[in-house]
Amino acid sequence: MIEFKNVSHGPLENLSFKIEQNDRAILFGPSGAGKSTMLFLFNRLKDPEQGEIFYKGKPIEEVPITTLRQKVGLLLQSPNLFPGTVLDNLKYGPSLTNSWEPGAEEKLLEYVQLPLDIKDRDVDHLSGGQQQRVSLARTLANEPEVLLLDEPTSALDNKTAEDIEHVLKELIEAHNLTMVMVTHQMDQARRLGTKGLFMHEGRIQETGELPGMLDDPKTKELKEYLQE
Ligand SMILES: Nc1ncnc2c1ncn2[C@@H]1O[C@H](COP(=O)(O)OP(=O)(O)OP(=O)(O)O)[C@@H](O)[C@H]1O
Repeated sequence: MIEFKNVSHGPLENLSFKIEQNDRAILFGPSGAGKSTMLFLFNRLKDPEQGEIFYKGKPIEEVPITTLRQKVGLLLQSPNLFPGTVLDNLKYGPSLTNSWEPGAEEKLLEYVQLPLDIKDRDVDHLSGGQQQRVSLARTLANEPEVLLLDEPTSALDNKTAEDIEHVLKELIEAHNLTMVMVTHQMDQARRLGTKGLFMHEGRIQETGELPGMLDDPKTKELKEYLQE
């Protein structure tokens, strides 16, 4: 589905790997390893300095950027909503391609387990957990094929993080989404991931199935990381 061929950018050195359809890939590794940089290459928030990225077999830069950002949705650590109501935020992406269907908010809010009457509330007046759910619903409004998640629960308290993780898991399973998630929490990686990419100093040091690779690490670097 997405292929990196000899990609370098900033801290990343010569990365080559594939994310297949329905993979639930977890990018993990020490701080500064290049995980966020790598995630941002998937939807062209960054472009390779060297090498090539393919989306469904096509050079990624040939996919119109609006289409790419709809099909490859991104959810960040902290909600980044626009000023306005929940509904304004949900409509934003689809409106760019005239694909918003009136009433679509009902399903979207249901997906993220928020009550429908929240749609007219100002997003500034919502709790952090509610805002993160709205951010997720806004990403889903674009009907993404791939979901990029950059530590989506790390800014939330334990209970809220657990709820959002549960919502994510259900959505990914129900919609057969392909997922690429950065997380520092190995228990979360075990619960959500099927494939692990362990990053170390800008390289993919080790890959494998999850949770297996966490129980049987091969490289010294991964062993050390898991002991920290
Ligand atoms: N284009 C660039 N050129 C040089 N350095 C860069 C470039 N882009 C990012 N970096 C640096 O590379 C390092 C890794 O960044 P990145 O945020 O991708 O790591 P990370 O693994 O996500 O870390 P964390 O877990 O702390 O979020 C950072 O120190 C960043 O400043």
